[in-house]
Amino acid sequence: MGNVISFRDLTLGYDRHPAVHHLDGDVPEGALLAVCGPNGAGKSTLLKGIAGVLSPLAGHIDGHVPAREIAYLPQAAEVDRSFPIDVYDLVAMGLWRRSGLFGGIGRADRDRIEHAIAAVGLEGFEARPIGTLSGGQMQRTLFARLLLQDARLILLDEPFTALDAGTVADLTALVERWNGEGRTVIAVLHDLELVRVHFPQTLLLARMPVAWGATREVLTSTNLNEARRMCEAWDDRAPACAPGEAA
Ligand SMILES: Nc1ncnc2c1ncn2[C@@H]1O[C@H](COP(=O)(O)OP(=O)(O)OP(=O)(O)O)[C@@H](O)[C@H]1O
Repeated sequence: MGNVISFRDLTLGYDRHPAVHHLDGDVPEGALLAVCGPNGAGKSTLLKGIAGVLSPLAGHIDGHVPAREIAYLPQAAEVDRSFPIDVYDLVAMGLWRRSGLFGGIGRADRDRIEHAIAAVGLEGFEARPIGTLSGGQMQRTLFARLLLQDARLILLDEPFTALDAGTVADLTALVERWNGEGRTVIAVLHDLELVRVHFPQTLLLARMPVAWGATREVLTSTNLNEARRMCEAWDDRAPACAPGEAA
């Protein structure tokens, strides 16, 4: 199996100021990769770069899967809950790539939607406006939509933050199911115990990569202290350096 995504001396940032710097590496197809690091380490920025929401300031990201095969779940705070849509229709949006915006939804699609809603334990919530859902119910709804997207590469930004243990267990099981189906999952996570149990590979980021490899070798106290130190020492106003130049 090949790589789904490759980073080549990648710099991502905002207004010419780097937020992720000098990242090199490959994510093999079928990986279950956690991205960890302190607040402000550049984790969300990296996911945005992979999702194509943010263009590199320098270096590049070589994507080996078409954009329509990538599913991206942003942080809960970035999801607009005031949008007037109910659970059923939000989940059904997962089929858009297949059925098209104005394509009809047939019996088979309705079965898929109902199945996805049941798989996340939300039967009976179909007609609920998303603005009335609890945080955990909203996250289950978004996971049901991901189920229908049928993507090869799934990007999750802090998918389990502020969820109770039962919801985390249910959604983690879905992540493992996706991975078992051969899909690649990259998730930004703060719960290092959860990472140690469920994610075989970890990228530890502190604007620059601190370590990337087997989780047990990456999440050591030495590396975690180094990540904290690097983030604290980072100058947010520093400009992007020229390609190949070490900052
Ligand atoms: N839209 C933006 N405009 C300007 N700067 C931004 C923007 N988004 C993020 N940043 C900055 O980029 C840096 C990295 O932020 P990012 O959100 O990627 O970190 P993170 O590792 O995901 O943090 P956290 O764990 O707190 O969510 C931070 O200094 C942040 O202030």
